[in-house]
Amino acid sequence: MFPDPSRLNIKVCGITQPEQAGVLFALGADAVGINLWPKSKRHMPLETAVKSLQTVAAKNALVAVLVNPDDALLAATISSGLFQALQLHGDETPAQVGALMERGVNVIKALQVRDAASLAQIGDYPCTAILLDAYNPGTYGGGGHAFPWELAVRAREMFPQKQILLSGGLTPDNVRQAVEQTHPVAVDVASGVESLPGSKDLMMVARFIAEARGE
Ligand SMILES: O=C(O)c1ccccc1N[C@@H]1O[C@H](COP(=O)(O)O)[C@@H](O)[C@H]1O
Repeated sequence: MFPDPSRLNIKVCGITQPEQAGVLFALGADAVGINLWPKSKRHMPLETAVKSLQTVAAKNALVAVLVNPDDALLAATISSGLFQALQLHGDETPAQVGALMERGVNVIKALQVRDAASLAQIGDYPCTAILLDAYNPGTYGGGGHAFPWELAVRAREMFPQKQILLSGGLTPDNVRQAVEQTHPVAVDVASGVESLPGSKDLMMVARFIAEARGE
């Protein structure tokens, strides 16, 4: 998914205005997430993405964010050819993820981290990468909550061969500390760089990227 895992990659997630995608890449994002889950405040219908993001997708990495997608949405998302990976935030099983991987689909499996015991499930998923998010019962993501980052450090120690993305409550103010402490392959941010849900504040995005990279 990330061609150079030795460098910090930055994913900005959940735009509702398609024209922001190109701007985010110009600002230095490595991937942009398109939230296809209809109940998200950051939902962009697949049809909109297909109509408006072909040119951007030809040169940049778009990631489809999904929560327990039904077969029709999953098939349409994959066959759109727009996305380099699916980021799954629901109750998808290791077997479902494995079946997608066998078809050559890159999967970033999101897991909510409640405590050290939550980390064991990382080993169950045959996926391209694991995204660690905060535990927030009854929600699937995008809540702006951080989890104790020492658990992300522990996850890397337990699964050194896994690509681990850090997310959950990251902002321009805390991302440097998060990167220095956890050394993830990538950081992912949704609410921490927004003026309104789905509308990225480009000044905040620029600052987030500079802070994340220590510039
Ligand atoms: O952003 C959403 O609305 C969302 C909904 C359902 C699943 C995932 C979602 N976003 C992802 O959640 C994490 C954390 O977001 P935040 O930075 O704490 O706001 C991130 O990976 C988003 O991609």
